[in-house]
Amino acid sequence: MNEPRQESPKIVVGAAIRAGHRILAAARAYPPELAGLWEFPGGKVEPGETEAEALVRECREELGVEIEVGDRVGGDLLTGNGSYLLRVYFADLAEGEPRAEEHAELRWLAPAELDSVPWLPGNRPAVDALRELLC
Ligand SMILES: Nc1nc2c([nH]c(=O)n2[C@H]2C[C@H](O)[C@@H](COP(=O)(O)OP(=O)(O)OP(=O)(O)O)O2)c(=O)[nH]1
Repeated sequence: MNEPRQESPKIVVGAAIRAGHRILAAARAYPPELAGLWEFPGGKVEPGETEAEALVRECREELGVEIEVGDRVGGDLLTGNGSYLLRVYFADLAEGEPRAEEHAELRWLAPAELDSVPWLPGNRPAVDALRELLC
């Protein structure tokens, strides 16, 4: 009898883009069950791509900017019912001003404002780690 195959979680990377003390947060526009919840710009790492390359590609596609990827923020986070392993990295803008090409809204949040938006549930520990690092 065949055992059901246990898929390992896909790696999703998120960019905590900083400008001074503020961090860029983005409201999802889709899918409907995630729309209106806030996240770090980013997405799934494609085969053959490093995590930094995926972040650069996603920020180009989603925000129209070039970034430089920095240090990790917090640890690995299982999210999406165990389907994804979220890894968040600091990033700095290298070129361009972020535009919401795929998101419903973008907002620069000061450390004291990090709780002012409803984050995707799996992002909570990353947001807490971010607050510690920024304060
Ligand atoms: N980008 C991003 N995704 C996140 C975060 N937190 C979190 O749980 N996720 C989840 C939401 C999605 O179910 C999953 C994949 O993210 P995504 O939909 O942005 O990935 P993608 O751009 O590669 O996807 P696609 O629509 O092109 O297929 O990761 C986060 O901070 N940023």
